[in-house]
Amino acid sequence: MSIKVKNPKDSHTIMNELVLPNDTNTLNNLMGGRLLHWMDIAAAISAQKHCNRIVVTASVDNVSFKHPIKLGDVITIEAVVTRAFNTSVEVRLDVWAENIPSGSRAKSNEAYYTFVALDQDGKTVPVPELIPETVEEIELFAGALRRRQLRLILSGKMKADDAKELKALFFKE
Ligand SMILES: CCCCCCCCCCCCCCCC(=O)SCCNC(=O)CCNC(=O)[C@H](O)C(C)(C)COP(=O)(O)OP(=O)(O)OC[C@H]1O[C@@H](n2cnc3c(N)ncnc32)[C@H](O)[C@@H]1OP(=O)(O)O
Repeated sequence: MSIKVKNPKDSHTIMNELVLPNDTNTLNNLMGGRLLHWMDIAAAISAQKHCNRIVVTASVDNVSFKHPIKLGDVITIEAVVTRAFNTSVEVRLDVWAENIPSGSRAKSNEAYYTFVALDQDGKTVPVPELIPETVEEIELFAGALRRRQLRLILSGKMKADDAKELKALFFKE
């Protein structure tokens, strides 16, 4: 079966959530774990749109919480596949928190998740190629290779010596 080539817009996903009392801590702030869960779902939807397969989360890169998100805020999570490798894809997530009554809206998080496509037997399967189109998509595509090398080194799946593009950032020949 031939694998269709896809563009980032094919995986673009927007998910909204309303922060309810059960999502918050005693300071009425959204709990980090709840946000990570919502981000995982949005990223998985995006990865599935690219792969048209069952996908599993292989890794989550550094996620920092810039400021608290409050009870009653509306969360918008935007997800898009930045690069496809062999059986895995990198998904970028941008998160905004909006207080509708006051009209304030602020970016709260950015993150990269990696998903691996599996068949019905749980075996890894190749994913469609991704061709970036816009300047921003091309930049994210280029950076994805270095981010992949870093996360594979950190997870013990790649030797630092093999991370040519990542090393080039630090050592000029
Ligand atoms: C019955 C059906 C029901 C359907 C229902 C439908 C509903 C569907 C909705 C789903 C919506 C919710 C979706 C939530 C998604 C989860 O939360 S899934 C649950 C949490 N995740 C897991 O359980 C995954 C557990 N881990 C694994 O299964 C295996 O480690 C993996 C990820 C498949 C990788 O297996 P492996 O043997 O290490 O495979 P390996 O051949 O070495 O590597 C395969 C690829 O993984 C990459 N990889 C491996 N480790 C890493 C790492 N640490 N970092 C980055 N990449 C890595 C490799 O680089 C490689 O990529 P490519 O070079 O091929 O592109």
